[in-house]
Amino acid sequence: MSGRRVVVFPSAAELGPALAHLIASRADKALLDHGRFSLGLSGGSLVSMLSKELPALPDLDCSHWLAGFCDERLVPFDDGESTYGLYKNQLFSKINIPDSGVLAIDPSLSVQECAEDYARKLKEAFPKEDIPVFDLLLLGMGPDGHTCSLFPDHPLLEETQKIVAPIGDSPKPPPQRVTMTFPMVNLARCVVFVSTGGSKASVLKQVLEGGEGPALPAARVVPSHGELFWLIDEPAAASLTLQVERPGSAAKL
Ligand SMILES: O=C1O[C@H](COP(=O)(O)O)[C@@H](O)[C@H](O)[C@H]1O
Repeated sequence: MSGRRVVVFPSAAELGPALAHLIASRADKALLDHGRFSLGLSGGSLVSMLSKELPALPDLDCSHWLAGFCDERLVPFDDGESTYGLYKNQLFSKINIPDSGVLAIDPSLSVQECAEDYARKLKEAFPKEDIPVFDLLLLGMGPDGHTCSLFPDHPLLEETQKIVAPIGDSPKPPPQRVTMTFPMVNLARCVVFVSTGGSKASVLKQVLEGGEGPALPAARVVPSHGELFWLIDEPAAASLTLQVERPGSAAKL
């Protein structure tokens, strides 16, 4: 790992543009290095932030982007819980990413088949790698410390073989989901957590500064060779005592 950076912004309004610039800079680098930028998206609060900030970037060219999903809920695309459905309506419709550049699940399958099918699509999209190495994964964290659909104390935390796993008993609805596993997440070239709001303050302290008991899922994201960023706002950072960066709104990360 190249070192974790915890970067605190006054509010989500200042964090959003810095996140968009970080994505654009990693995209430029990936396009120069290997002609494609692979981006893993998460759901929840990230959807509206990205849908506002990415289309606002001047000259954003997504024609060579590949977007996948760090996790997805097994519901039809027109269900309000579908992460793909939300991004399709709010983001993909505003940027020039080709349809072939979006790797979505097949929600008509059983959860087991859906995970296998999505893993196959990912492997086909990364034919040179045993385990797909994404240029950038964007992750959120729930108030229980979950990330992707990897929940505290769940057996999936110990998965070592599958790159994508089904989950049929998600404690957060909807219960059926598919999720990237740690072996794949921790191979990414860059992982960025985005966490905002006072409701995340106490779990953020536990994840970033440690606590009693087993490490929470978000704390187990430790890229083996890649960068790790935590982009948070002041309310989420309220309980932290560790050293953080406070770069201001024009930050380039
Ligand atoms: O259920 C989910 O929750 C997490 C966290 O969402 P947030 O709204 O608290 O940011 C999200 O990262 C994940 O993709 C989603 O399925």
